[in-house]
Amino acid sequence: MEWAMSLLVNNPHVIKKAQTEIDVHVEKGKLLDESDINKLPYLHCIINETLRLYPAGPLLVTHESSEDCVVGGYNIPGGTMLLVNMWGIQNDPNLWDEPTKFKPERFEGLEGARDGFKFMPFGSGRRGCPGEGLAMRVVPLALGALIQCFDWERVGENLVDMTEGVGLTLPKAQPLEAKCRTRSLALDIVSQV
Ligand code: HEM
Repeated sequence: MEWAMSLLVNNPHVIKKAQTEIDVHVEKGKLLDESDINKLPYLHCIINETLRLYPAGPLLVTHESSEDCVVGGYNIPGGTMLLVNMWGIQNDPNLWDEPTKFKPERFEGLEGARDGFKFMPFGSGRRGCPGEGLAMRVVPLALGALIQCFDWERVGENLVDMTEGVGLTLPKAQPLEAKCRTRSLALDIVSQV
């Protein structure tokens, strides 16, 4: 959520596009709810693009090969501890056009949650994240509500600092600070919460 909001505050045109999508598809005067999520593909693009650039598990979790295998031409003995550099794959210039750019549109038209094995923010297979379904319901609701109800701006002239901190779950080095103002369209919604 913090990475997504930071990217949005640095890219006001993306917030505007997401607000328009919400205003068109969610009943006027109603806070978006679970029944609206499937009508908001651009919101999903924003979440996917955030998880591509800043995966919460950049190395997934450690895995162990259950038997001898060959990966990319390398012989891996059974019982080897394996780390998948998901951050590296999701930011690889051989796989992604302008990988360092925040372009939610790159996910437009993606059916389902994955794009082969080049986008796996929740890992994959039997040890993939069991919370994926929950996360992909809760995050659109929370992020969507922040976009629907408020206009967001940077605190000063500088862009939000996107430096990555140290840690297994890719924290931000500097916490996000931003200004928000209730949108006139959402005054009723916010006053009822
Ligand atoms: C945006 C939110 C989340 C992201 C990006 C995320 C990402 C991940 C990733 C990358 C893994 C490692 C998968 C692998 O190595 O293949 C993982 C594992 C796991 N996640 Fe999540 N997760 C999220 C939310 C959640 C939630 C909401 C829950 C629980 C309610 C959860 C529970 C777990 C558990 C228990 C594992 C370990 C699974 C295992 O080792 O078998 N996660 N998650």
